[in-house]
Amino acid sequence: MENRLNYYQIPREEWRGFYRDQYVPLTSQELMKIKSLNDVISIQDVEDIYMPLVHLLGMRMKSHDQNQNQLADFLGIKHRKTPFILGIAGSVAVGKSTVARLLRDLLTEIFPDKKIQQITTDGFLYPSKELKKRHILSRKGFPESYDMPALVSFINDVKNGLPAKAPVYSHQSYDQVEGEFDVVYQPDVLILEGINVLQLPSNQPIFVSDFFDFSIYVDANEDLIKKWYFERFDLLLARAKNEPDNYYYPYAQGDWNVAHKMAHDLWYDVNHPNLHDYILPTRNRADLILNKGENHLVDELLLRKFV
Ligand SMILES: Nc1ncnc2c1ncn2[C@@H]1O[C@H](COP(=O)(O)OP(=O)(O)O)[C@@H](O)[C@H]1O
Ligand SMILES: CC(C)(COP(=O)(O)O)[C@@H](O)C(=O)NCCC(=O)O
Repeated sequence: MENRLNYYQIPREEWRGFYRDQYVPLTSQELMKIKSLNDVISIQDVEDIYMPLVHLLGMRMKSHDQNQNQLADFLGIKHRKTPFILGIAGSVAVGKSTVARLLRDLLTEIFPDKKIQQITTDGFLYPSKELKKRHILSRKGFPESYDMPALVSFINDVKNGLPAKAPVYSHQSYDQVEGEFDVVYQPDVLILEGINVLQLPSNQPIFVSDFFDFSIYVDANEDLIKKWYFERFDLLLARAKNEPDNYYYPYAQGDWNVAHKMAHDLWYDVNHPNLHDYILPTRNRADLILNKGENHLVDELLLRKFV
């Protein structure tokens, strides 16, 4: 383990040994269940990377509850369960939602009495018609394309134990789904994943990350991220082939070289500048940076030294 300014730099081989003697590993049946829910994930990564992470999160959840109770005692008010909010940031297509889903399933398995919910900030993108009205359709994913006040108000409601509704985004329709919401109500843990969760918009008095109890930045070399973006694009195209309502249907029916050119342009005109100007600068605000290499395998972790 190396000491870097503000972070411990931990290679995979060292991380996998952490906390090992203090928890019971998942049985092969439990591992198969996790694999069936997350078919792309490597079982080796579940054991070596994500299980120690879940146990670290368990410790942080415990201290979060203790801190909240201490504060209530100090103020002389009733103890109230406050959700633990876990933020997951990183580039478009780096694997944030896959990590979020996996952590949700692992936390549910390890802490069966806790209610774990997961939301993506994609739903807080303005609908396409609003983006068009604002002349920012080509800025999708950039800070101005999100309804950040609505996102902050959502997370504030969750923290305060109120029922909160998150709009739903569909990669298939490439737009917000009208009238569809995910309802979050008094979870023990909420996992909030999105490219923008660690951003600090200058026109806002309060930020999404002010509500976080732990945050993760999923990182990888841009050539790999780009490759994963193109692979996902092909999956979206393949799925769209027989779905006339799908946004990608006309591209899937036509010449795939044309579609690939579009994906290439979207990466270089939109996602690449967004990554460098607005997403990467938030990396060093995370409590943990997960570094992924080939085949999405985690090769190194950076854990914030001071909690
Ligand atoms: N650990 C993983 N193993 C294999 N494939 C993965 C893994 N994580 C993500 N992927 C794939 O990479 C692509 C991008 O992942 P996704 O979770 O959609 O990214 P994001 O939410 O950051 O946009 C998807 O096609 C997904 O299936
Ligand atoms: C909706 C998104 C901003 C969110 O990113 P993701 O969930 O993939 O991390 C992104 O997928 C996107 O649509 N970017 C705009 C350019 C493009 O079509 O790739």
